[in-house]
Amino acid sequence: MVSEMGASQTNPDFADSSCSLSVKNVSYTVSERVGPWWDLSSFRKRWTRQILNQVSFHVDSGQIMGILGNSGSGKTTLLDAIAGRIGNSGELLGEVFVNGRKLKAEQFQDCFSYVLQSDNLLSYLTVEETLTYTARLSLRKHSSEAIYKKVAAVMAELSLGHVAHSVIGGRIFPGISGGERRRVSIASQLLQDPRSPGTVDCGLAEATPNSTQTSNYKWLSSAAFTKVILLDEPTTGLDSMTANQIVLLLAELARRDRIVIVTIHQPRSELFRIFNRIAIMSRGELVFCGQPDEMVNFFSSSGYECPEYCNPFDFYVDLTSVDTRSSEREAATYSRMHDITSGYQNSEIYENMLERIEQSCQSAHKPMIPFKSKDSPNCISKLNVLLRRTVRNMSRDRMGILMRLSQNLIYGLFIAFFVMRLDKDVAKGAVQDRIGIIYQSMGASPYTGMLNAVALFPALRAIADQESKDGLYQKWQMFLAYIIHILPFSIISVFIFTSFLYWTVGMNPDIVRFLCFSAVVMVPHIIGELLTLVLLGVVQDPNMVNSGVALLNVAGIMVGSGFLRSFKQMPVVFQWLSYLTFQKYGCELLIVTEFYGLNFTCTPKAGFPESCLVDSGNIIIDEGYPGALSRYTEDFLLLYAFLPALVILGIISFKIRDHIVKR
Ligand SMILES: Nc1ncnc2c1ncn2[C@@H]1O[C@H](COP(=O)(O)OP(=O)(O)OP(=O)(O)O)[C@@H](O)[C@H]1O
Repeated sequence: MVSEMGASQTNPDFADSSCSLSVKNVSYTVSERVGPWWDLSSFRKRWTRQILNQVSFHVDSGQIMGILGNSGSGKTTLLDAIAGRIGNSGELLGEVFVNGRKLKAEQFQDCFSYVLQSDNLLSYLTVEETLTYTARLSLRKHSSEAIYKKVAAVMAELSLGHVAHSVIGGRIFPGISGGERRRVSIASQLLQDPRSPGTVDCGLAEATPNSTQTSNYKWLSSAAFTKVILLDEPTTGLDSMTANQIVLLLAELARRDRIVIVTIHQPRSELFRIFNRIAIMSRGELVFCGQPDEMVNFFSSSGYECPEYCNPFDFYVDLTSVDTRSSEREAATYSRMHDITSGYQNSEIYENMLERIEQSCQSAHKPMIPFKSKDSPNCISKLNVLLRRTVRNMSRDRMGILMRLSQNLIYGLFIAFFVMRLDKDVAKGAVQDRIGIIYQSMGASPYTGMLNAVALFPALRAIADQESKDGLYQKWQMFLAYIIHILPFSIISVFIFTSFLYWTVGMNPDIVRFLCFSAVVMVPHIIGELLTLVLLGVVQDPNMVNSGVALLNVAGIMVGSGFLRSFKQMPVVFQWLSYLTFQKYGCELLIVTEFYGLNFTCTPKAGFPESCLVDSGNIIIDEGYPGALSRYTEDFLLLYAFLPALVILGIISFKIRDHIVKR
């Protein structure tokens, strides 16, 4: 009976802050193609698949509910449906009530904290930094001291104090353990609470004699504002002891006036009585939902007594799962599952649950829905926090920084080694070598930018996907923070490259021309990175983005440079297309920068008097790029205009991403 009572009943201090969650007849259907695309006849046909079927349950604050079920039974989809994060590919029916009030579409995000199956955390930040940045992103009007206290309180609550200054770690370097990482993810969710420890009603705190306890209770009272926490398989991948600890911790969080709903695989049997409610799903149906004692009684009275020394979780899940190994087994196990579901729906447990849903919906005095984040910082502050977080994380990635700064230089070494020293003699390649260097500088620098974005951005994108669903910020803000943080790296990296290449091979020895050369080469490098980011907004697979940017770059240099085919010779359609390429403006600028006013010598080759027809760089400009000299400023402006244009495209692309990323 104790487990049936919410903390509001067990602890009078929480009486007026109790909360309830009711899920009523939630169904989700998707329409799928019957066969694969290569089997056209079945591909043309569609069938409707029921992922969730009329799921209803009710939970009160102070309770932890475990959702069990075999793989593919619909546990994650149910959490997504409750949290309002389900994709728009199917049809969702049913209602979700918090405190008896039906949630409107825009209220879901602010009502639930949702810890996903995978931890999306920045590898180079410490636990404390990770949580502090989350707090800064979600809380406004909080002094640094208040945020510090709040982070300390959450770390204490989740037993993270001992790893506060340890880095999270990643695939290539060690950090905190998997269980600790899970706890950091849970802590990040708890922090999205607008009230600070010092600003809450502390009746409970005053009643507590010990000062340390006082501050903790103050916090608990405020943390109770984060009412509903959904966790998708928080114990997956952890050893059984750590998994146990996580569940016990979640039960403790629930006891502090929260509702905790957790999907779980194979919990240990001693956790059976830890859960206040246990739900079993199979084929999208809620086969059973009730207290542990009710569960034992229900299955025993249905003729399925759990044998002694057998894990009840395993036993009941096996009993209700559909075995698809053969059609006979499938029919038999499906029929058993169906009988159990019908038995449950005709039971008193089910009736009581429906009654509680009705009671909470009809209650005349409905408390307000507890929202978690109504007090978030403004756009500029968020951008500022995101930028600082990104810079701090990236600045600790030694290899990443080295790669960024040296990749262009390494490429420059390669060119310099190949060309050695430019000659003034036309017969010795004075024109050809210079055009070659310009071609390589324009053509290759987008690739280095692209490589950076593909290597570094997808991890940030995954974090932005999750945090934007938590309502911390919008995806395009992370994109903007990323591009602001790359600018100094790009400038320094290109400058190192041009400083080395320009003077080593002996290009036009004039400081202003060198600066112009550097300023031009900088743009394709940044464009390469920006274009990759734009595509990463709408294309999930970085390899596809890689190929796309590479192809666009090849096409651009072919049409825009005028090196492969002169503009005069090109079909009109390509001439027009060339105006859309940044390579057109960049190559024209580099040609003028290098060739204008340059005089050549020539040692005629025997029998080839025409090998000395070109005696000055101006001829190259007039022949290949007529009027380029007068367009110099215009070309610069047009080249640089690609940068803001791509930033705008990126913002649009990440706004589109909001609609295409489902989970
Ligand atoms: N939008 C969708 N379109 C098609 N099928 C879907 C969609 N969403 C979920 N499904 C299918 O519904 C079933 C249930 O998926 P879900 O991820 O909810 O299962 P689960 O119980 O969480 O499984 P696991 O324990 O393995 O994570 C799966 O077969 C999945 O492929």
